[in-house]
Amino acid sequence: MQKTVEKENLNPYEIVQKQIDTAAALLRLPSHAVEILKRPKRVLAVSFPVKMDDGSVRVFEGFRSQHNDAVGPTKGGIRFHPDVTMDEVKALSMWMSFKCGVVGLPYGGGKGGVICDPHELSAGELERVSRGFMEAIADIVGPDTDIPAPDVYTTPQIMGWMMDTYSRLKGAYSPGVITGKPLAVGGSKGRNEATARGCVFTILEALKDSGRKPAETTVAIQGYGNAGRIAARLLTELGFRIVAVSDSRGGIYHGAGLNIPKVGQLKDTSTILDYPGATAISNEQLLELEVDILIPAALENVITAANADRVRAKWIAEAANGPTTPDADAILREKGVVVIPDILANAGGVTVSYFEWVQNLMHYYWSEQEVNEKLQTAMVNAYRSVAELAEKYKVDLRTGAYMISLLRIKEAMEARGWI
Ligand SMILES: NC(=O)C1=CN([C@@H]2O[C@H](COP(=O)(O)OP(=O)(O)OC[C@H]3O[C@@H](n4cnc5c(N)ncnc54)[C@H](OP(=O)(O)O)[C@@H]3O)[C@@H](O)[C@H]2O)C=CC1
Ligand SMILES: O=C(O)CCC(=O)C(=O)O
Repeated sequence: MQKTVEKENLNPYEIVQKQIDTAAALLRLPSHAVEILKRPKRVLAVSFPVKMDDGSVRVFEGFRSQHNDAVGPTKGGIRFHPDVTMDEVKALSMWMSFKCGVVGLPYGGGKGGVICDPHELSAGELERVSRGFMEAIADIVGPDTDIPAPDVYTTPQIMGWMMDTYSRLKGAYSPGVITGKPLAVGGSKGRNEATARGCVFTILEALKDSGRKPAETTVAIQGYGNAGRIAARLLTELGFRIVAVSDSRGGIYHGAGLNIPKVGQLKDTSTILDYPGATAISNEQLLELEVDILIPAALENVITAANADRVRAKWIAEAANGPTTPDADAILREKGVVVIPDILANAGGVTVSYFEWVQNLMHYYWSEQEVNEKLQTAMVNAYRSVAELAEKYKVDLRTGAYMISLLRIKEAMEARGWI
């Protein structure tokens, strides 16, 4: 008789609820606290018209989810992508709460998304979509309520337009409403590199435990945007050997190590696939390469029950949000693969966003060195607290990270008299 294999649930909202249940059970959290944390406090669905260059009008749809504001205002990026769904945005907002909790930032989680493909929009259309979305959500965001930032396919320029739209609507210059802005309008030095830099700090901490040196270590990176591309640069500067990278069009592999400045030049002028002498690989193949460190830095659900047993990396540093499913986590744990979870590995971005917001509120700006030092302290402390708790409870780093966060949010909810 043929064995029926249950199909894995890839809905990110249900995945994050499962992750909460796992950590909450270990902590014996009261069920009413868990029930609050398993759903966002508020989700706004919007549609807004945008005049296209050809004179037509297109209606765009988007979402903003605010998960939990017990600790402080909600915070998290805005994604422009054709596959955005409300459940994805809800999940991303929940991961933001737990990410802020891991680092101890005074924020809850938020996230936004617009269903669109920015590659198909002209610069003018992109600006009108950005301004249209900010106008649609302006009533629920603000420097003291919910502070957006960049995420997939959104940029500092888009943050600048959104800040301008919000400031015009409110009749007051409000740089603190959004982070990841250009430096000229209150952006923070170091924010652009922060997600990758934070991820690198967690990798260095993880390797420290192993005694392994960068020069002996190979890396494959999926996604070559803000997180992936800058991680490749920073790791190269530290002496790591980047043997494979990819973007939405596919990947390249070169066992002797890729010349990362050359890859960057190709990315800017043609495609990374033109790299001379490299073997073309698919995004699926990249995940299964025999490397020391795998960095998923693109989208969710790339390491699942279907391929986790073929992953050969020793460490996975999740620069992306939600790249690994719970079933894959179990398989990786069994194989002894160390997963530095998204809510820890990519927390550098929101950490420097927090620094940007603080600088905006103070009207006083820090040097890049100050920002990077504060980021290093925050990331190293976060990694060590998570590793310590994980060791104490004999759980993986993801569960340890959730436990730290759940406790912090629960404590805030108690202090406010919600539970
Ligand atoms: N930006 C930030 O501050 C933070 C980002 N993150 C997370 O990091 C991840 C990447 O975000 P970010 O770097 O900002 O986004 P970017 O838009 O800067 O880059 C996304 C990259 O992913 C690639 N990509 C898109 N689809 C696929 C695919 N199906 N397979 C492989 N690669 C693909 C894109 O390819 P192409 O270049 O061809 O379009 C691009 O190189 C996301 O999960 C995001 O949520 C987490 C914390 C903070
Ligand atoms: O910088 C921020 O506020 C949030 C970045 C983000 O969206 C994320 O960490 O996933």
